[in-house]
Parts: sequence; structure tokens; C-alpha cells
Amino acid sequence: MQIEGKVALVTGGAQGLGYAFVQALLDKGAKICFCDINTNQGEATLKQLSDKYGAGNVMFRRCDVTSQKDMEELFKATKDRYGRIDIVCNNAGMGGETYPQWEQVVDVNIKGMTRGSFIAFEYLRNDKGGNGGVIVNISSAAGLSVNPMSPVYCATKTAIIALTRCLASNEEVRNCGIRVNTLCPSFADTDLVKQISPFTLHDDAETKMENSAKVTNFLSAHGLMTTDTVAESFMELVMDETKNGAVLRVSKGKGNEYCKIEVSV
Ligand SMILES: NC(=O)c1ccc[n+]([C@@H]2O[C@H](COP(=O)([O-])OP(=O)(O)OC[C@H]3O[C@@H](n4cnc5c(N)ncnc54)[C@H](O)[C@@H]3O)[C@@H](O)[C@H]2O)c1
Ligand SMILES: CC[C@@H](O)/C=C/C=C\C[C@@H](O)/C=C/C=C/C=C\[C@@H](O)CCCC(=O)O
Repeated sequence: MQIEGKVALVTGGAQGLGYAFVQALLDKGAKICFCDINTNQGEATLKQLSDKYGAGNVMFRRCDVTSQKDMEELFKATKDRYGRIDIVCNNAGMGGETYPQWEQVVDVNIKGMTRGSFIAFEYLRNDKGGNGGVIVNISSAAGLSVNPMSPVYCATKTAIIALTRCLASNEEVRNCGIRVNTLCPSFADTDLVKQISPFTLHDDAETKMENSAKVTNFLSAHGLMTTDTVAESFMELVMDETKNGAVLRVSKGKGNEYCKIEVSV
């Protein structure tokens, strides 16, 4: 896929991996709409990107991906501004293993990405005025190899792999010219990783210290990628038109690994 002149929508683009995906797309000549629930960070990122790439090539809207109304308005505003949508990155996500945060994790990580995929179909489908295109859902290596410290987060990321594989292998979706891929990064240097707090049955200080040490050891064992490294893998899923239903794991230690997840037909 040639990126020059294409229009991309990225959720959770104010910082972290989403911000890196936005920059990688702008570097290739895309026009961008990014959203985020964090208005202050979104506005600050918008100013930075507008100064660098031109205000006509990037827009920001506050949007909560758990809100159907917000997301419908986001897609409509993007189409109204740029006249088309070709690329959708469902990136917004969060971690959390205790009540009530874990319910928000499920809402954002599963329902938010499902919502973003389904609304994207209405704008990309070439049988109803769209141009076809590609959806990249951001899962995680934690969706491929789970760990006892993040049961809820891992469950949500495994769900995204299943959602993506099912949608990509659906004949109706394929016949509308839409590709659906998922990226499964291992650890990258973002706020989400800095704020990790593992699942635990105990709240005593000693257990918290033990769990904190486990997380630190886990992180150091896997290593941290830069967000730009992850963005390179993301762009491969966007630009390579042979990639549909791809499950791409990327890690500091092993780089890119395409994973085979069975689809029963
Ligand atoms: N950082 C990693 O190591 C890593 C690894 C694998 C997968 N991921 C995934 O990458 C994605 C981005 O995470 P990140 O590491 O950049 O974290 P981050 O916390 O730096 O960025 C996430 C962004 O999403 C936004 N967001 C959260 N909830 C939202 C909502 N309801 N509506 C709109 N925006 C919302 C946040 O405000 C933030 O700007 C997530 O889906 C995460 O699970 C991250
Ligand atoms: C230290 C392992 C980590 O998964 C533990 C997390 C504990 C609780 C918080 C949880 O809700 C959030 C997890 C966030 C993980 C961030 C990045 C992962 O997506 C990367 C997975 C790396 C891997 O498993 O190879």
C-alpha cells in the first residue's frame, strides 16, 4: 500500500505506541486523525505534530473508545475532514488487574477494539463507497504467551488475536477489500509498562515487594524496545498488501516473528 495521500485513524495516539504509529504514518505522507481520552496530552501532541508536519495533515479529537457515540463521531469527523479513511489502528489500551479497573481493561481492550473494527468496516468497505484498506489491532505478546501476573490483560490481548483472525478470514470482509492484522509487541518503553501492577491475592507490603521484583525481573529478562522499533513492525502490516490475518509478534530479543493461529472453516 502506498501511504502518500492515504488517511489513517489511530486510537490512543496522544502518547506511547500510538504516537509512534502516528509519526511513522506521517513520515510516509499519510493524513492523520488520532484520538485519545487524555485531552491535554492529545492537544500537546497535536501542536507538536502540526508544527512538524503541517496542520492540514493531522487532527485530534478527544474520544473514549468505550463510547459508541464518541467513536461514530470520530470516524465521521475524519471522513468529513479528509474525504476518506484507508487505515485504522485500534491501539488504545490499558492494564489493570484489580476491581474496578479490570472491568475498564475489558471495556477498552476488547470492546473498544471490537467497536473500532466494526465502525471501520462501514468506512473502508468498497461495496458502499469506501476504498478498501487495512485495520491493525494492537494485541500483545502477552496474548500469545500468558503470565500469572496479568490474567485480565492477557485475556484481553488473546481476545484481540482471536477477533482479528476471525474477521480477516471472513469472506464478506475480504470481498470488501479490507485486510485485518494484529501486532503483538513484547515490552516497549511507555507509560503502560511503567504503571504495571500485577494481580495478587494479598495486599501486604512484603507480597507487594515480591511482586514488584517479579515484574522488574520479567521486564529485564525480556528487555524494552523503543516505540519506534515497534512502529517499524506496525508499518509492515499496513504497507504489505499480502498481509491479511497476520499475527506479528515483535520483541527486543527476536525481532519480528509471524505466528500461526489456526482458523477452522
Ligand atoms: N508498551 C508495551 O510494552 C506494550 C506491549 C504490547 C502491547 N501494548 C499495547 O499497545 C497499546 C498502547 O499502549 P502503550 O504502551 O502505548 O500505553 P500508553 O499508556 O503509553 O498509551 C495508551 C494511550 O491510550 C489512551 N487510552 C486509554 N484508554 C482510552 C480510551 N478509553 N479511549 C481513548 N484512549 C484511551 C491513553 O490515554 C494513552 O494515551 C495498548 O493496546 C497496549 O496494550 C503495549
Ligand atoms: C511483567 C509481566 C506483565 O505482563 C505483568 C503485568 C502485570 C499486571 C498489569 C497488567 O494488567 C498489564 C500488563 C501490561 C503489559 C505490558 C506489556 C505487554 O503487553 C508486553 C508483554 C510482553 C511479553 O509477555 O512478552
